[in-house]
Amino acid sequence: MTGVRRDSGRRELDEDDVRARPGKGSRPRTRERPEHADAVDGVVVAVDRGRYTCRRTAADGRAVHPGPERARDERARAARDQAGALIEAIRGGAVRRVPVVVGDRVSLVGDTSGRPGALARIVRRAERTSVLRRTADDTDPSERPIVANADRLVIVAALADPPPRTGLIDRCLVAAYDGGLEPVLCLTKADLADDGALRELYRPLGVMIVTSRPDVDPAELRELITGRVSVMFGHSGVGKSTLVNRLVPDAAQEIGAVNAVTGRGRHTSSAAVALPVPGGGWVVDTPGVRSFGLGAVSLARVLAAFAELAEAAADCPPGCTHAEGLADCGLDEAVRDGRAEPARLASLRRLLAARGGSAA
Ligand SMILES: Nc1nc2c(ncn2[C@@H]2O[C@H](COP(=O)(O)OP(=O)(O)OP(=O)(O)O)[C@@H](O)[C@H]2O)c(=O)[nH]1
Ligand SMILES: [Zn+2]
Repeated sequence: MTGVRRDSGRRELDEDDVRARPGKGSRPRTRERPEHADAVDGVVVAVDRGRYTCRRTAADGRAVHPGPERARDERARAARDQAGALIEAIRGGAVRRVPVVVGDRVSLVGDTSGRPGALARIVRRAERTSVLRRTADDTDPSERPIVANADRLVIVAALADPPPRTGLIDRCLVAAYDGGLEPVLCLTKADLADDGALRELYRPLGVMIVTSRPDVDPAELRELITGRVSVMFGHSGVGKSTLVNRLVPDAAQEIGAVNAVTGRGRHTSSAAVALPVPGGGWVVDTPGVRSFGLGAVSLARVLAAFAELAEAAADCPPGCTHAEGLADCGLDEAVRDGRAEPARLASLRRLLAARGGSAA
């Protein structure tokens, strides 16, 4: 499944998670690990076969955008080497068995120069605020984390060519609600088809909806992702890469730089890559998918995204699945006496159905 697990206490992180000191700094306590006092902070921007490409971050953890001038200006390049340099690393020491994915904040030691051939070691992974996961399919027991520390899931769907698949959108929404990630629905190719029907379908959920088309600047989406960590997710061919290139004007160079570090050319199509957003934050481009495997998604967490219905569920008999046609489901009662909109209940039920069977 994909779930974004918030570190709010309402959901446990995977048991491998390092229990680290919370807070903005990601350096180990010098007292505990004096040998790593000189570690530098970074964010994992790409992962490939045990190699982690990290981008050095400023001391406060902020992404440092290298800027388009980096190749021309020696001073800018020097500044980038300080903060913003790409560092190739392997997991070492205490984190050898700790899962590390794109978006993880790490501490690096060893050769952190970022020079060609240099290899650093990750000695610490900061506590995660969220983990976006999915499985290959619904029966796949192994949840694969894809991105850590993201706060928005941008569900990219084309209005035409390929036609929108509401089943996939619904499943992405379930994953977002399940983990506490804020979903944004981005409808692309608005030059080809009208967005009215989809807006109507998703309006009851209160989800943020933006559209994009080639002749209009994606200003609204840019605003939504600036200063945050956003994951772009969608079916192949919906226009994700086109959108990323407009949001991160030097995305192609960035991906090229990442590939140059890893010495491989597969990142664009086969794995997630985190790109620094010019105005701050990160956007994680993910490969196009056909489906979205959901594992054990919690009914309660999806329900929690519908505040008034979650409240009404207090009147349900224990173990109620809230399915349509049950005699004593409190959600129907809430709609009957005007405490909830019928369209909201219908939307919730559609999502619960999209999520599959289990009532856990
Ligand atoms: N008409 C129209 N075409 C678009 C728009 N956005 C993207 N396209 C076209 O749609 C095709 C697919 O776009 P991509 O950006 O490669 O799609 P993607 O989602 O990144 O696809 P994957 O890399 O397979 O995941 C390209 O031919 C784009 O030129 C749009 O807003 N309108
Ligand atoms: Zn019920």
